[in-house]
Amino acid sequence: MTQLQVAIDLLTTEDAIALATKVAPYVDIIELGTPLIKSEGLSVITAMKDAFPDKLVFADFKTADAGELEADMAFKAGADYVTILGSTGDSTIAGAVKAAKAHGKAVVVDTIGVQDRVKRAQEVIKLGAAFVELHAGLDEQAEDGYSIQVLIDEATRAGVPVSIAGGVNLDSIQAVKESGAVVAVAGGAIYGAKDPAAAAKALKEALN
Ligand SMILES: O=C([C@H](O)CO)[C@H](O)[C@H](O)COP(=O)(O)O
Repeated sequence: MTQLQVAIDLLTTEDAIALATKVAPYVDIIELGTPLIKSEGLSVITAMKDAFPDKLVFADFKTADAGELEADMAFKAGADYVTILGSTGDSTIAGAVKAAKAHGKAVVVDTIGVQDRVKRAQEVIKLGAAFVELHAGLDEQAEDGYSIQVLIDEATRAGVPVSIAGGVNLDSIQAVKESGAVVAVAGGAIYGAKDPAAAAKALKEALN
């Protein structure tokens, strides 16, 4: 079954915990977005894991260097997953995987900015990534002509475990599920909704 990941791109620990409190019953993975971690530091990871010990906490570091060191920092703070950029060298990903194995946790490779996402996904799974995020970031989504369909098509032919992130919402969730993605990531569709709990519930129900 496709898991639901809420991406929290808010800027304070207080707001992030308040949102997570509303949506936790409907999500499998709680992602602390890169801007949130940059704003609040590692303490937001610890606070979220302490508040939701039964949820998988995803630290969206988007690490580009010092893979082992940065992944170790995330896991020590309480993360279950950390992201490493797919555009970086194999040694950075391998280093993060080494840290993940030491902690019994996992690395997710984020393909933001990668030209051939499917090829890179297949390569980094061999390095030990748990799954690969086929990702169009917030800036790419704002570009003219962006469609999540490109990520959905890539997921169907990836042949390795992938998540999809890039404007997942109620209109696209069924296609995301049918693509075989192991995780659907929804940020704005949940934290930007009038009723985030209802939005998360509807997305979760579509995945069941
Ligand atoms: O990872 C993300 C982005 O780079 C900012 O941190 C988003 O959390 C991810 O794109 C999912 O959010 P939505 O696109 O708003 O669903």
